[in-house]
This record gives sequence, structure tokens and C-alpha cells, in this order.
Amino acid sequence: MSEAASEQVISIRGLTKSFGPRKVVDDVALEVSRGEIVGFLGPNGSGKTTTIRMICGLLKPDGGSGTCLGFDILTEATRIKREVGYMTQRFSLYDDLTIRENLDFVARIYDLPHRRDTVRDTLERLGLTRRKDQLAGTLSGGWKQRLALAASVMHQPRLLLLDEPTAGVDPQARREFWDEIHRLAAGGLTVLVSTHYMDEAERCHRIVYIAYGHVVARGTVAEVIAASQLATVVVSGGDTLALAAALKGRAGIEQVAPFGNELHVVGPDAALLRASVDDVLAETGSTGRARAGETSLEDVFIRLMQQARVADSAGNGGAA
Ligand SMILES: Nc1ncnc2c1ncn2[C@@H]1O[C@H](COP(=O)(O)OP(=O)(O)OP(=O)(O)O)[C@@H](O)[C@H]1O
Repeated sequence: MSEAASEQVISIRGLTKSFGPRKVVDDVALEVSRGEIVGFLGPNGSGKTTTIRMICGLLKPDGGSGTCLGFDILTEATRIKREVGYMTQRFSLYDDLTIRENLDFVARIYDLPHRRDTVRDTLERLGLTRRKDQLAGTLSGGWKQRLALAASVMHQPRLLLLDEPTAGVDPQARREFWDEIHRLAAGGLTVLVSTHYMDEAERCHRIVYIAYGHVVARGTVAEVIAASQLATVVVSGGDTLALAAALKGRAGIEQVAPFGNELHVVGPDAALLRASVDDVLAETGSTGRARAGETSLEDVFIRLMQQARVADSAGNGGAA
């Protein structure tokens, strides 16, 4: 394998999977380099978990090809599984074992050498030593996630797959979790993480957005926002509820969303958007004031989801 190719941790194309008559992953291509943190986003049921499971050899694709960690995803699944850490959406450790006992159990499953030292080092590395004798069932959501992360990196995988790792975890714990992910990536670990949280997407080096089984956007957060070519106008003051109702459905306006005392109004044509907002403000005699705003990743995702829904019902899902 060439040096450049060996830096490519995930390289897949044409990945396809159906459950019954439904194609839930359709022609997905993905390239991820060593040390990258790539965010996998998309609405519920869009095929993220299914794709992740195919990449790490837990599920056989119907079509497509490629490599994960240099191993063929179709024929070398066993070798892939050994070098991947996989943290699922649900806490899958034992509530009635302590943190240390849980890690010791995982170390036995992997048949890790120097088990005691490995567990001790992992406890230390993930900041769990102080709580090592606490029962997992009594931990808060944030600590449980930290333990689950420890369990999934203890065997020193080269690729970490995280499936909605911080669902239901408070912002402080989430931030610490992500600090840890960045530390691990800086050490050479590659991370593919599925999430519904915008702040998490923003902490990834790159994001891939999937809808109805198709990749519909990819790039850095800034690139994905720029590629959407959406414009945003922020309206502050006035009766926001009445204004929102008046703005919806007007020419060039695709989204109207209240944020506190302001409205974010979004559309694809900046001039038309502004003209429509100004018209509505004048027509309603509103005291609200309009200014140009920044388009957010959330605005872009809502548009991508709506476009994908239209494409799916027309039977011709888009691809990026
Ligand atoms: N083993 C299975 N058998 C049948 N259908 C399945 C199976 N696994 C997943 N699906 C279906 O495939 C579709 C894609 O599911 P998947 O879990 O990959 O989506 P997701 O993007 O991870 O969703 P979420 O964000 O809700 O976790 C869903 O409609 C799901 O119900």
C-alpha cells in the first residue's frame, strides 16, 4: 500500500443497503483521512447507523466496495472489527459493576495483555481514576459517556466510530467529551461521529450530511454553509408571532424561525428575501427592524432535509 493510501482510513464508494424493499443507504461514498474528525449528520432514519455498521464490518453491504483501515470491507470484516472502537447510542455497559470492573470486563473480552496496567492507564487517561469504584448505574449521563468512551478506546483502536455519543448529556459534559475526542484525534485516532447537535457538527473537521440514504452535502462547516447559497435576514422588535405568520409563504422566504425576540428569515435569493421582508414590515406597520444575518448550519440542514424529502417523494434522491 502506498503511504498516501495508508493515510486514508476510510475509503468507500457505491455503498448500498436495503431492508426489505427499502433502500436505506444508496450509493454512499466516503473518504476519511487519519486523524480527521468527521461528523455524520442527517435526519432520523436517514441511514447513518446503517452506514457506520457497514464500515466497521458489523453489517454486510448489498453493493459497493472499499477499505477501512486498509482492509476490504467485504472480505476482511473480522480484521476491521479488531481495530475499530464503536460506541453505540445506548449505554451498553453493566450498571451493577464499578467503572474499573466494567473496564476490566472489556479488557478480558478483547483478551488484552497486561490487563491490570491497561485498565489503570485507561482510567488515568480518561480522568476516571477518582471514580473507579463507583457503580456504573449510579453515574450521571456525562460520566457514563466517559466510561463508554474509555471502554471503546482501551484496546487502542485506529478508528473510533461514535453513534450519537452525547444524546441527553449536558453541555459541560459534552464539551469535555469533545475535548477528549480532539485529544485522541491529535494522537492519530480517526473519528467518525454521528450526531444531531449543531454544536457537535461545528467541532468536526469535516461534515457529511446524509438524507434518505444519499449524501447531499459534505465539506467543512463553512463550506457547507457557503455551498447552500442561503441568505438570512434577522428581524428584531415588533410582534414576532404576527410577523412570522405574515412572512411565511412570501416570495423568496423559505424559513421563518423565532430566536428569542428575533426572527431568522432565510431564503436562497438575498435581494428577493430582503425585499419581501421589507414589504411585510411596511404592510403590517410593524416596528420590527431588519438586518442582514449569518446563515446557520441548522438553516442549511433544514433546507437540505426539505430538498431531500421532495427528491425522495419524486423518486430521484439527490447525491453530492
Ligand atoms: N435491521 C434492520 N431491519 C430493518 N430496518 C432497519 C434495520 N436497521 C435499520 N433499519 C431502518 O433503516 C433506516 C435507516 O436507519 P438508521 O438507523 O441507519 O438511520 P439513522 O440515520 O442512524 O437514524 P437515527 O438518527 O434515528 O439514529 C430506518 O428506517 C430504520 O428503521
